[in-house]
Amino acid sequence: MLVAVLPGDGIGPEVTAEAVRVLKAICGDTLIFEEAPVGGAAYKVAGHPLPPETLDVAKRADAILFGAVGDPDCDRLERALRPEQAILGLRKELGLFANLRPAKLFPELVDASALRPEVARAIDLVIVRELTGDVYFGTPRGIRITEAGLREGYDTMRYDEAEVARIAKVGFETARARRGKLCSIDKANVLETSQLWRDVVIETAAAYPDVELSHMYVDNAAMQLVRNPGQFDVIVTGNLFGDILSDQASMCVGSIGMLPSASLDSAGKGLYEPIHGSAPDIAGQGKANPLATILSAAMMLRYSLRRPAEADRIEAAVAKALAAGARSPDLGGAMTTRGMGEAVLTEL
Ligand SMILES: NC(=O)C1=CN([C@@H]2O[C@H](COP(=O)(O)OP(=O)(O)OC[C@H]3O[C@@H](n4cnc5c(N)ncnc54)[C@H](O)[C@@H]3O)[C@@H](O)[C@H]2O)C=CC1
Ligand SMILES: CC(C)CC(=O)C(=O)O
Ligand SMILES: [Mg+2]
Repeated sequence: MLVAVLPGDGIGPEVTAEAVRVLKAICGDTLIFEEAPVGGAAYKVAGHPLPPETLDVAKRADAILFGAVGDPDCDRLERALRPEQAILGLRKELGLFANLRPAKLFPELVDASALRPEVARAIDLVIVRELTGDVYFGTPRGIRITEAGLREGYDTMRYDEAEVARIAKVGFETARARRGKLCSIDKANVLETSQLWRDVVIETAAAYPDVELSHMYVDNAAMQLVRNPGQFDVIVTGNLFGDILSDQASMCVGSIGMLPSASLDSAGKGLYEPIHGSAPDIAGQGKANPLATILSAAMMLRYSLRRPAEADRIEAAVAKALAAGARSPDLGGAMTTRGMGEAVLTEL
């Protein structure tokens, strides 16, 4: 099977290198890897953050391992050429509308969590984030001059009912396979998109009488994630709210360097990436925690490559490495990115 490896910018290449080592160790010659530039790295060699050759590899592959994009050198480029457009473009082009972001505390990391131990220990949730709609993709958008001569920035938040229904189904199915609780997060007290979102989620619930559905406004949800995250089983939410809440959830389980993700289309093809970005502040220093990317590789084995036993083995090896004391700086230790990868390989 073919795995496209798109390392990207900043710490992306450092963390994907460790995940590829783990995949090679566990799958041997059964996986073929094809690497391609993306983001600022692609802009610098090909003049575009998502060159046609890179998109082609991604389309041909059975699964995609993605690092991160974002390069301060490219910050002043026009929007279409910015590195971040590459990941948005991949998600849209490949129809990767369902983003699963599991947050579960490894018991060994209870001290790294931003929460009190008894609160942190209860965390075992999945955020199901819609990934190809909302204000990240809505048009019109831009910066224009108003009649008063002022610059005005504007974006469009929009969802149609089909987009909401298909992600709601993923939320219900995910909840059904877990503890049977789904919390839909919106801002229906203010936003029309959220009012439609809530209506469609309620309509979708009719097919899932076994799932307990609740609704929460996003501001309250941000607070509840810190106060009592153990109340959540599965969260379903839009693109913007899911982006923000998942970074928050990561600190509840110890670090942004711990949260993996799967971005899936309707047929099970997926792109797998840590939830973090390119972290320019630590890039090139061997300080990045690769576990989120290694755990994303495990999700790839589970969801796209249909090798759940190997996925379990990687997750068990991560737990054992943490139990043996592997800690990168974000987890309060001094181990390098390579050292963390080695620690997982040792346990494998
Ligand atoms: N999917 C993607 O490719 C994403 C790209 N970005 C881009 O990344 C760039 C940097 O964005 P930021 O807002 O700084 O977010 P970020 O997630 O890159 O970094 C936020 C903070 O977390 C730390 N951090 C992130 N990953 C870490 C890891 N694996 N180990 C240890 N520490 C880690 C960083 O050092 C930084 O202090 C921007 O250009 C942004 O647009 C941001 C999020 C996702
Ligand atoms: C470039 C961003 C839209 C990506 C991001 O922050 C995310 O998907 O978590
Ligand atoms: Mg994000």
